[in-house]
Order: sequence, then C-alpha cells, then structure tokens
Amino acid sequence: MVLYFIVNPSAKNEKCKEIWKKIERALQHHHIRYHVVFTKKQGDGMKLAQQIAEQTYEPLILIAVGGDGTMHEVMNGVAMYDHVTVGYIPAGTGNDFARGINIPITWRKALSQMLLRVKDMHVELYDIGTFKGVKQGVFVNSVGCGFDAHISRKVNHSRWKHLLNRLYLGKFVYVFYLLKELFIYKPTVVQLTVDEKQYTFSNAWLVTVANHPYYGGGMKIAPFALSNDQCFDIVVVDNISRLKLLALFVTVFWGGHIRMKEVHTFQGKYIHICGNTSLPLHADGEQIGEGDITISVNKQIRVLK
Ligand SMILES: Nc1ncnc2c1ncn2[C@@H]1O[C@H](COP(=O)(O)OP(=O)(O)OP(=O)(O)O)[C@@H](O)[C@H]1O
Repeated sequence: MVLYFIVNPSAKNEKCKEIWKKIERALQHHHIRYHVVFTKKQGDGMKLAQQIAEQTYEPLILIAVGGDGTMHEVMNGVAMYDHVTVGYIPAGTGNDFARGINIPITWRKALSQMLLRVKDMHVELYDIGTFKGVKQGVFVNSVGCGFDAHISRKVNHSRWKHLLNRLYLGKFVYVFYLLKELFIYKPTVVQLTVDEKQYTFSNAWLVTVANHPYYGGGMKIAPFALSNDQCFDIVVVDNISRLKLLALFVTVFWGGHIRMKEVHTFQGKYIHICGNTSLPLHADGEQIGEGDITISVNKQIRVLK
C-alpha cells in the first residue's frame, strides 16, 4: 500500500523540513512506498488532503506531518471521506492532537509506532466536531471562545512571534500578551446551551469545548475529556479576578484549575455559545472569526494508531 504524506515544512519554526528529510530516509530504509506533497501556505493542507482523497475510492492512508494547524487542515479536507484513514506525525510546536490521543509526542517514536501500525492496520475511531459560526468546519482538539482566542489572535499577528520562535523563546510571546491583555480584555455575558439546557454567565472570560484534555501546547484544559466518547467536555471560566485568572493559567498545566469555584464544567453533544459582544473564536488554535457559534459531535474518523 502507498502511504500519502502531507508535510507542512514551515511547522516548528521551519524545522519540520529537516524532520521530513529524516522521515523520508526511514521510509526508504524500510522500502515503504510513499507519495509526499508539501503545503506552501495556509489552507493548502485542506485542499491537498481533499485532492488526495478524491483520487480513489479504495482505502488509503493519509499522514499529516506538522503541528495542530496542519492536522486541523488535513482533517477538514478528508472528514467526509470514509475510505480515508488518517495518521499523524507530530512535528509542530504544540502537538496537542498527539498528546490527546496518545500518539508519541516525538516524531521519531511516532514514526516507529506508525510503521508498526501500517503492518497490522491498527486503526482506532476518534471523534471529530463540527463548528458553524462565521466560518464552518471540523476540529479535532478544541474550539475556544473569548480570552484564549483573543490571546492567540494577538500572538499570531505579532511581529515578534517569528523572531522569538527562532530564538526558542516563542512561549514568551504568549506570556507577554497574556499579561498585557489580562488588564485590557473585558469579560462578557455568555449564553451557553448544552444539549437541551441553557446557562447564563455574567462575566465569562472563556468557554472551551474540548474533544480531549489538551490545548495551547500541553495545557490540560479539560482533564477528563475522552476523544472517543462521542461527547465534548465544556469548560467555562466566569466571574474570576484577574489575579486568580493568572493563577489559573499555571494550574491548568496539571488540570488543577477545575477545582476553582469560578470554573464550571459540562458535557454534551450539541453546544451553542452566544455572547453579548462578538466573541473571538479559534478552532484547534486557528482563527475562525468572531461571533456566535454552534458545535456538535460529527461522525468518528479512522486514525492509524
Ligand atoms: N509552507 C507554509 N508556509 C507558511 N505557513 C504555512 C505553510 N504551510 C502551512 N502553513 C500554516 O502554518 C500554520 C502553522 O502550522 P502548524 O500548526 O502545523 O505548525 P506549528 O504552529 O509549528 O505547530 P502547533 O500548531 O502544534 O503549535 C498553519 O496555520 C498552516 O496553515
């Protein structure tokens, strides 16, 4: 069987290019037949994945090499094709999808595991979600509304991001904007619908709808979320002081934040989020505009694991 690869050479501050060369050597060493295409810009992952999926109706394996943004795009390209099994080799800065479904976090180990799995075709089913707002699509990790989406938008537009990333100081850009925006961002009234029930939060900072525990490069935002239970875990942070919010961004690394009284958790399959101001939104860390959003559990997708 031929393996199809979609590689984002720019992931991990361009290091993915080098990682791919090593992966390619390993594939050749194991006499594995493969076909590779490279993304050149944002959006290519989805288009290329769709083109590959449409080449045949025979079963095929499509492996994304890059970060969560690459996986997000590839899934958006193939989610509707039942004959496609997806694989993932983490080669980005965050790699939360790998953490979330227990794929080894280093590309070397993930590749070794994948080569074993290709032999015995060990496939597992994982949930993917659908979002409908100003934009629509699918997500694999989480959809976030409010403060976290606001920070990631600021970071992505920052002039400093690429420079500091190259100096391995990328996390400082997040910390900088987190500290800065903490005193500027205004929490808002949020109406949340989870399945049939409605909740109102008067001072909501953020709402995250999570498919598995991790986001933001290892933060355990929804510690008990399972990626194969056809259900999402929802985390709302409401009515919290700015100082305590800062503490939350520390405790979230081990999931301790859920014990705070300002943190509310729910589980559901159908979620609608609506703010009294236009909420900034992200899906798997990619900006998806502002406004109200509806999220539901999509079908499951076959993942080589
Ligand atoms: N050739 C390219 N040049 C620039 N950007 C690209 C290219 N190909 C894809 N992209 C975009 O790069 C962005 C980041 O990619 P990705 O998320 O895979 O890597 P990362 O940011 O290093 O990892 P992570 O999201 O796990 O932190 C995505 O939005 C993707 O659309």
